Amino acid sequence: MTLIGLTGGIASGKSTIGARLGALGAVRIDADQLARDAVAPGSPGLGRVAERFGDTVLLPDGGLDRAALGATVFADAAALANLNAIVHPEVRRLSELRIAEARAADPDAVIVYEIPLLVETDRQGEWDLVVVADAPAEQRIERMVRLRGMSEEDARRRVANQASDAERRAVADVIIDTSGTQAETEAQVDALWDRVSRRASARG
Ligand SMILES: CC(C)(COP(=O)(O)OP(=O)(O)OC[C@H]1O[C@@H](n2cnc3c(N)ncnc32)[C@H](O)[C@@H]1O)[C@@H](O)C(=O)NCCC(=O)NCCS
Ligand SMILES: Nc1ncnc2c1ncn2[C@@H]1O[C@H](COP(=O)(O)OP(=O)(O)OP(=O)(O)O)[C@@H](O)[C@H]1O
Repeated sequence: MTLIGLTGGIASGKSTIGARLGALGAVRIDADQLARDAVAPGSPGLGRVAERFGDTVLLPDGGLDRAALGATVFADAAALANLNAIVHPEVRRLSELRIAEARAADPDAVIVYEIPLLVETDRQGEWDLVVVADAPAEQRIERMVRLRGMSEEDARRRVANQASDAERRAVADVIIDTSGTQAETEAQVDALWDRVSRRASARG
């Protein structure tokens, strides 16, 4: 098994890289999705979130109002720390489970775990390879505003609540420069895949 930890700031291109690696044959696991699973309707996690933040973060159908919770936590560091303390242990548990399942299904699998908060949650030591999607914060803010319809203020808040580009680069084994065209990003991913496949066949 080859275990890749794929990180990057918000809107840096992690999903684009993960999708390409998936098309080339990697098994994808996504921390953002696991964080959604951790607060699924009826889950203990969602109960704890409602206890801490009140019913205003719930939708009429009982699901999580992500926009309301996001507006609260990205403007208040203590609230964000409270949310992280509820969600992150479950994300860790689920990620370990999914990685073990993927390994059991195929001992030679290349697994790519997309984890926005690799540095922030101190998980840099757990991977065969740490890959960092890297584009300047200003460009990422512009993408969030233009492509996701976020206000500039919201985009800046999200960036401010994450590690810096320099902190992520410092833990990288491989940096994918995502500031150019999609084709340029994909060419770098294809080169990474060649390197990972060679490593796997040299071992096996
Ligand atoms: C606050 C929530 C409800 C907002 O939901 P929303 O649908 O708007 O955003 P989504 O979950 O799709 O996240 C988008 C991006 O925001 C950034 N982000 C999300 N959570 C955090 C966080 N706790 N700290 C810093 N950045 C974060 C990441 O870059 C992520 O890729 C949600 O982000 C959440 O529950 N966050 C806490 C769990 C978490 O840390 N998730 C990140 C991966 S473990
Ligand atoms: N060269 C590039 N490489 C990757 N993505 C790019 C590039 N140019 C533009 N984009 C766009 O930037 C956006 C961010 O990409 P993506 O969704 O892959 O980021 P992400 O890091 O997964 O985001 P999040 O942290 O919100 O989950 C996408 O809309 C993508 O199409």
